[in-house]
Amino acid sequence: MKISTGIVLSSNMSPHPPTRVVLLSCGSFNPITHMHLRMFEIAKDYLHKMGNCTVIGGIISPVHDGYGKNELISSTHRVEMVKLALQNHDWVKLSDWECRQESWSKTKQVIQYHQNHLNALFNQYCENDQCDVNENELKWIPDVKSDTRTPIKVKLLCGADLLESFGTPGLWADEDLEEIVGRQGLVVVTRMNSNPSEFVYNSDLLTKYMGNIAIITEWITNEISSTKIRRALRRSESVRYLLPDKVLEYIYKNCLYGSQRT
Ligand SMILES: Nc1ncnc2c1ncn2[C@@H]1O[C@H](COP(=O)(O)OP(=O)(O)OP(=O)(O)O)[C@@H](O)[C@H]1O
Ligand SMILES: NC(=O)c1ccc[n+]([C@@H]2O[C@H](COP(=O)(O)O)[C@@H](O)[C@H]2O)c1
Ligand SMILES: [Zn+2]
Repeated sequence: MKISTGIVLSSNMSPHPPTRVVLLSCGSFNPITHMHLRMFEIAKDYLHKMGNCTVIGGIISPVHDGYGKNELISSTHRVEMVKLALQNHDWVKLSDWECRQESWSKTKQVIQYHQNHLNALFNQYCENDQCDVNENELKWIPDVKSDTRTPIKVKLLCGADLLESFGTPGLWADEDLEEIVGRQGLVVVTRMNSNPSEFVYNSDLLTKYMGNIAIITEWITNEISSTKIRRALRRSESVRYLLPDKVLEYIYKNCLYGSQRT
């Protein structure tokens, strides 16, 4: 039996509105570099070209000091540097929520917090006829006024090395990965010496959810890394043009990473 729904779809129409996505980048940002900022641009372009979601904003969430990674400087400085880097950014904002917690939070919790928080803000915004003070909390989202009712999905934006850390024994719980990859979704940018497609192929769990993993080849390759920037600073070598000038100014002013003005 053929049931007619009465809905006529042309070849480029979808029955669902595009998913509204906020990209969340979690990491040390020790310090933030131009590549951290580039990742958002690369990911947004790619996802829009794929056509099934709209990236409405991005969030950078520096990790809590309790993460205890080697050479990790205080979150007070790391947060301040992200703030400076995003000063004039039109769609990505800093979240210091992670740093303000009592201890390190698992990434699953960080994603969940931001998704719940954003959806709650949008709900209030709709209920209050879109003119409430909450507008202030949402004003970093450029298109805040359009389509405020489709729920927001927070996807984890990362480099291929973070994806590959999923294979480090004991570092990520399978149930967390089920949640992060299976329910939320992952956006991975390629990085030198990594092969994210092969990594996904080798993992049963990731293969199960490969429809939720966007792997984006960055053709304009560069290997800026915070490690290399810290190393150069220690050696009094120039790191200009690898990170925002204001961030570099802050590093010199506070003599971070053993730096001396070059
Ligand atoms: N050059 C790059 N290409 C692709 N992804 C990157 C690049 N630099 C950083 N990332 C990604 O940005 C996120 C935050 O990274 P992180 O703060 O660890 O930067 P990093 O440069 O890798 O620093 P470190 O050298 O201290 O580990 C991670 O998902 C990481 O994979
Ligand atoms: N189980 C987990 O949720 C888990 C494990 C390891 C790292 N992480 C996160 O991944 C990011 C890794 O950052 P780095 O690449 O700077 O080490 C951090 O935000 C950290 O909190 C999460
Ligand atoms: Zn790293």
